[in-house]
Amino acid sequence: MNTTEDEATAVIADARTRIDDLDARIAELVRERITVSEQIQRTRIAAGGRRVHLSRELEILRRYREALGRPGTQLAMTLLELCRGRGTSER
Ligand SMILES: O=C(O)C(=O)C[C@]1(C(=O)O)C=C[C@@H](O)C=C1
Repeated sequence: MNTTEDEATAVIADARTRIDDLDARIAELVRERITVSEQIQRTRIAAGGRRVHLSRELEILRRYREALGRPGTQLAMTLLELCRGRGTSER
């Protein structure tokens, strides 16, 4: 049996509601990640270290690539950029 146009409209509207909810939760998780990451960076800098920890970033990039394939690397790079925030040039 073919899906009628009305049924398709209802399925799509329902799925879009779920996507909007997922996107809101993802954004909230990203904000939480930024807060935790800033705490680590502040602590390291206060102890005389650098904001950026390259080997840790490579570990994160690898983990995202393993979980999501090649685009996962891009996603991880964007996340790390967001988390390094305003202090990217501050080493
Ligand atoms: O894990 C750390 O040491 C962090 O500082 C956190 C974090 C991250 O957001 O994941 C941020 C900056 C570093 O370059 C590496 C990783």
